[in-house]
Amino acid sequence: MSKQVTVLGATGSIGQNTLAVVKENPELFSVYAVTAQQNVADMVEICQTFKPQFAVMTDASAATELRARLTGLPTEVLAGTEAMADVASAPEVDFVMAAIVGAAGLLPTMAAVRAGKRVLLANKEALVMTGQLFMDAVVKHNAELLPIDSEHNAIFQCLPADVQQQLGRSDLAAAGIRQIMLTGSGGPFRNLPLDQLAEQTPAAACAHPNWSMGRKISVDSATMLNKGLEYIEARWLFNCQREQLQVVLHPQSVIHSMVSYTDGSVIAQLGQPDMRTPIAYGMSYPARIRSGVDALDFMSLGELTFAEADPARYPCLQLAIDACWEGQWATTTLNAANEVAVAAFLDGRIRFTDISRIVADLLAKISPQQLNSVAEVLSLDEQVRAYSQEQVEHYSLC
Ligand SMILES: NC(=O)C1=CN([C@@H]2O[C@H](COP(=O)(O)OP(=O)(O)OC[C@H]3O[C@@H](n4cnc5c(N)ncnc54)[C@H](OP(=O)(O)O)[C@@H]3O)[C@@H](O)[C@H]2O)C=CC1
Ligand SMILES: CC(=O)[C@@H](O)[C@H](O)COP(=O)(O)O
Ligand SMILES: [Mn+2]
Repeated sequence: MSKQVTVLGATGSIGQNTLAVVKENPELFSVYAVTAQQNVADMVEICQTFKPQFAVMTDASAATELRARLTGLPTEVLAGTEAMADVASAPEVDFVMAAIVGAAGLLPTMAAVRAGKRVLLANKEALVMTGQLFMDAVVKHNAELLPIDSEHNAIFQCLPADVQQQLGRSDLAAAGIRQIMLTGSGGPFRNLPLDQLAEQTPAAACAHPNWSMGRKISVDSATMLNKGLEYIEARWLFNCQREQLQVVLHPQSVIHSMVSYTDGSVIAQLGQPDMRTPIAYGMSYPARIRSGVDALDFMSLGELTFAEADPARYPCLQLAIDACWEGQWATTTLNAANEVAVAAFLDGRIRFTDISRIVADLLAKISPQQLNSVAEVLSLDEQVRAYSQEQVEHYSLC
């Protein structure tokens, strides 16, 4: 029997790569539902190819347009966030790819967790926003969480089986693990003179040297706030203490991350910078399947280099690391402020260097507070977005 998959964020970079892995293994998977915000053209093509039972659009008018363009197909078109949660938690679904970008992914992803699904987590913002609440929900509802973010998927692959199976609950030191090393490319501005950072355009920031990704995560890679989000993500996924987590600059993105053991061994996962590999791993775990990605050719690799990230070039990285150990309010604040700032930068309203200023401003403005539920997280998220918009006005170029 083939596994039924719901793809949240099917029109995005991760969504399309997930569908490519489905296509590579038609005997193993079928698509139950796909979701998007408003990209009707890609949804038409996806529905014609994969014939899912449901297609959900956040936007009601986009849903109406999609419905009109799918006449004759078996796909039922729905609208809204609640419908996304429904197709993520339906009893027929074997696993859910959580690949909506940003906070918008939290509720449908949580719905999949609460329904006890296998959840393939690409949407790192959901975990950054909710941390312990998310990990507790995984345990409470007996969900199976598999990291898809390339670094976390790499780390997962380098862990002992018992640590994999107790994800987020093992004592790393007791398992013989000294440190988890997250690699990061440094993005497109790694070698740019610092005084040119302010004038960089959205197109330049989105031109990642190694990976082809959506626009928001591409800007996050350029500021290295992506690595900051990943640091927080790793803290929760692998139950790390501060001294057990390190970021290593590795411009080639060939080593996707490493685990250092007490006996001096370091286990790394290597591969092409192609998300079909971690996605296929998550879809078939613990077996291995075809992903369509070629093996690394070591004879033509060239040199692999490593360095420390320069805090003057990447202030967002340290903001995120500090927020990680401050508390949930800080990582929720960091994420919301960053989402607003990145959207404003992509709209041409603020400079590249204003992103870190807005994140720092918000972390200084918001008072430390306990967040005891997803509702409280969402309330703080909303408050931070409102203040961040004010800061966007303050730095605005127009
Ligand atoms: N791309 C990559 O290689 C990697 C991505 N990730 C993470 O995966 C997630 C997705 O990234 P990526 O695929 O690059 O992003 P994209 O921007 O390419 O795609 C985002 C997807 O989310 C949908 N979406 C956007 N806003 C909403 C909303 N408000 N409600 C519902 N759906 C929405 C989009 O729909 P529409 O097309 O209609 O706008 C689209 O399907 C992010 O969290 C990212 O950090 C992690 C590791 C690697
Ligand atoms: C593919 C993936 O997982 C991205 O998160 C990637 O890590 C971005 O590259 P950076 O290392 O530049 O952040
Ligand atoms: Mn990553």
